Amino acid sequence: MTLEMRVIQTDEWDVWYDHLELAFGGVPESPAERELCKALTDTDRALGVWDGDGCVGSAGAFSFRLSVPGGAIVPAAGVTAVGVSPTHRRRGILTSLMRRQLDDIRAGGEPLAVLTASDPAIYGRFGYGTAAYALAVEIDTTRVRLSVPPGTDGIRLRLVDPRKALADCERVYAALVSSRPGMPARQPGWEELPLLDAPSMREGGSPLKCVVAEREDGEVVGYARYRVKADWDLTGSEGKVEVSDLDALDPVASAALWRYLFSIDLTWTVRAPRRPVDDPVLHLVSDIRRARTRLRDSLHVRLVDLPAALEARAYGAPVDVVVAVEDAFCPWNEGRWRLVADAGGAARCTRTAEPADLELSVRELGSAYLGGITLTSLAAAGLVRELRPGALTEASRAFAGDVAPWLPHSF
Ligand SMILES: CC(=O)SCCNC(=O)CCNC(=O)[C@H](O)C(C)(C)COP(=O)(O)OP(=O)(O)OC[C@H]1O[C@@H](n2cnc3c(N)ncnc32)[C@H](O)[C@@H]1OP(=O)(O)O
Repeated sequence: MTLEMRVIQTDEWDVWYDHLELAFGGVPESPAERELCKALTDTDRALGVWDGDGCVGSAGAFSFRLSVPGGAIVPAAGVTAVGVSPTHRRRGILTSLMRRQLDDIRAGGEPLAVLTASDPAIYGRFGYGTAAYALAVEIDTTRVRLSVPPGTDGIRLRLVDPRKALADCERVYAALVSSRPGMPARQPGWEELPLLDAPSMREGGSPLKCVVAEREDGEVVGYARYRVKADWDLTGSEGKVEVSDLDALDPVASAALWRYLFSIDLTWTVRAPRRPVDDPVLHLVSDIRRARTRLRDSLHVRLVDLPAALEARAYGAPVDVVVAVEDAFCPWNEGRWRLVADAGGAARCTRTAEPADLELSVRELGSAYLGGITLTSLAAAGLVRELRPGALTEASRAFAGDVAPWLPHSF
């Protein structure tokens, strides 16, 4: 078997994408989803593995710009479209794709690679660590009451066509990006993603709806996109509200939007599958037990250029530590690095021969990078070793952030 790996030609996209769909089980996407994927694919970064004229392996990357702690927006390869044909699995094709891709990302100068995993067990071996979780909440709105902060009544809500409201919603999104690590700044074309509304995506729900929250002067300060699923039985309606997006610039807009979603007639449940783990709604509900929550991994981060990545973010407390890093897959990151930073100030990360204060793998640095997973908790799991007393607390406080990292959409 002779396999060839190369960047695809533009006219090979359909064959490449057909292969990817097959690797995911062969259920075709809606024409609208496929068209958007095609428009967003950067073919210069789309790798295909060919067996004769058949595509048997794929991996791609989006050129993201991602927010990191401190508010900087950092270039990051958004790894996507990874698939190996069922006929060619477990022969090292994924490994060779990851090898080529990380070498390309390094050569292109992006300090980070990020992804969402179909299966969280796949990417740790390539140096990715889970850096952000998503919270799925399902709230019984017949039993749970929402207490809202003063001023919520001053917010006006308007139901608008999602496309017509797009420019206002995008302004809100853009204003939030640097305040929450893990959010990709919107790249051209990506604003279409949250508007996708193929009937196959509705699962029996209504077309996508959009409600915007306005201040008295008419400025849009928040929005929610959602579907209503009617569900009638002998007792009446047990409808559900499925929230796909909710973004707000202040507490009253956020509360007003949640209150609206809680009170839609003929619905009993609000479900939001992808919320930040520190979503304010968790503090507003009267009964957290009936706001059932489930945590899942969301954004996985890989430091490709370790010193550039560590210098790109800010730190919440002063730090001066030497970390001994293990990185078998990207050996240019291996070794001892000294990280020095003041709280909120510029950081310096340089190679050093000084003795190490902490020992960890690049995966754990990826996990801690966005500030949501502490080095202390990783050490408690035996994944970070403290070699100088006090170094763990010092580094953990510096890496930790006030705002939970969050990826608002899949890719
Ligand atoms: C960012 C994204 O796009 S996520 C989407 C990933 N794609 C999918 O899930 C689609 C369905 N699955 C597939 O296409 C393939 O099975 C892949 C891509 C997950 C793996 O491809 P393969 O070519 O079989 O992987 P490869 O042979 O290089 O295996 C590398 C290692 O990963 C392990 N591995 C592969 N798949 C998995 C998995 N799903 N879970 C855990 N370990 C895995 C292998 O056992 C192997 O381990 P080893 O080095 O200790 O022997």
